[in-house]
Amino acid sequence: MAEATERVVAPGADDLERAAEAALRPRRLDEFVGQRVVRDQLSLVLDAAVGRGATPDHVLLSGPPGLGKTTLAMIIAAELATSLRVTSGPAIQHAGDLAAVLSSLEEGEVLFIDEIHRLARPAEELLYVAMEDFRVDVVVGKGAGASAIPLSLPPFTVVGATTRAGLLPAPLRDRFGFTGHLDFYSDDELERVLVRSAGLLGVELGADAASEIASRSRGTPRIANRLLRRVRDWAQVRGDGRLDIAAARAALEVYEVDALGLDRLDRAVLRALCTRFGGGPVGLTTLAVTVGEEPETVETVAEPFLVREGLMGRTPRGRVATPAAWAHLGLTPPPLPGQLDL
Ligand SMILES: Nc1ncnc2c1ncn2[C@@H]1O[C@H](COP(=O)(O)OP(=O)(O)OP(=O)(O)O)[C@@H](O)[C@H]1O
Repeated sequence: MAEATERVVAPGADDLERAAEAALRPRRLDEFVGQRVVRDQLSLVLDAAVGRGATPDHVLLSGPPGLGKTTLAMIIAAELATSLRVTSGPAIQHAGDLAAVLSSLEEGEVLFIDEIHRLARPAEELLYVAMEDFRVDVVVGKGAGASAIPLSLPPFTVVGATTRAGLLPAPLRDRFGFTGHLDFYSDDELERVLVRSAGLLGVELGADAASEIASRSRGTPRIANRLLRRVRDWAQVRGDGRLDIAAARAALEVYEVDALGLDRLDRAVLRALCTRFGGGPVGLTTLAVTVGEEPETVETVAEPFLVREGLMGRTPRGRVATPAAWAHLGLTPPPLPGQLDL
């Protein structure tokens, strides 16, 4: 994802970053911070399956990027003492690609399908049957002479991850015996993620620095870990090596991440909305042109967090700034019509 390399607060990650993340991933369920409800439910599903000596139900994990879906898939395989096979919706172009993956699975393995909502329809249909009946129909020949040879599969567990559970067709959703929804993390939980990561990186992180970084991490462990690495760089190059509150503030200033976790683009959008359009409503395209970005970038990169933070609203007539947006930018909103001093 290009966005990830450009923005220190992007929720997604590219391959290079995923490699840096690998060292910080919790390996077992009891190391996984937060998400108490999902963790608790999942531990019951897994312990029961292990106790019965059977493979657990298929698991669907949904939630925004960077909250730990891939990490949980790895943990599930580790807790079941089996291996994890990884693929994704976009990587499977044809049903045959999925049939090849499924027919190579060994008994009890976990198959992780990231972005499962992006599977093509024929692959989806093949997956229902495989999940329910542990069977794939291998098509031999073409046209009128084609025939399907059923191939039975050993029992296995699918872990599907999606940022858009609503896009999964009901028949596929129904094949998952357990669905866990991951929510944004509280600041306290992010502090615990940061303290754990600092320990693994071998750096000392002050309690107030952890709290400062957590509060700017947009509820997302991936962003927290990324900001921690930037603060570590700053401390090493410009500071005395200590990750204290001064280092945290100075590094986050360099990366233009403010107290709420907004970056330059987020603030540019809000500022344009307030100062150029009197707080709106204004159409997305006009707003995007004003900040020199594509409408899609504003809509997918800046807007979700601004709306979530209650800084921007979406109305049928366009985007509006909320009172919190004016306050955050240190600006005074125009008086409401009834308050005009005529
Ligand atoms: N609960 C957690 N405790 C500690 N670290 C976490 C937790 N959740 C996520 N992380 C860390 O955040 C990073 C991103 O997590 P992960 O790759 O699992 O997210 P994801 O939801 O799969 O994201 P994507 O949808 O982009 O693939 C990892 O380095 C992981 O170590």
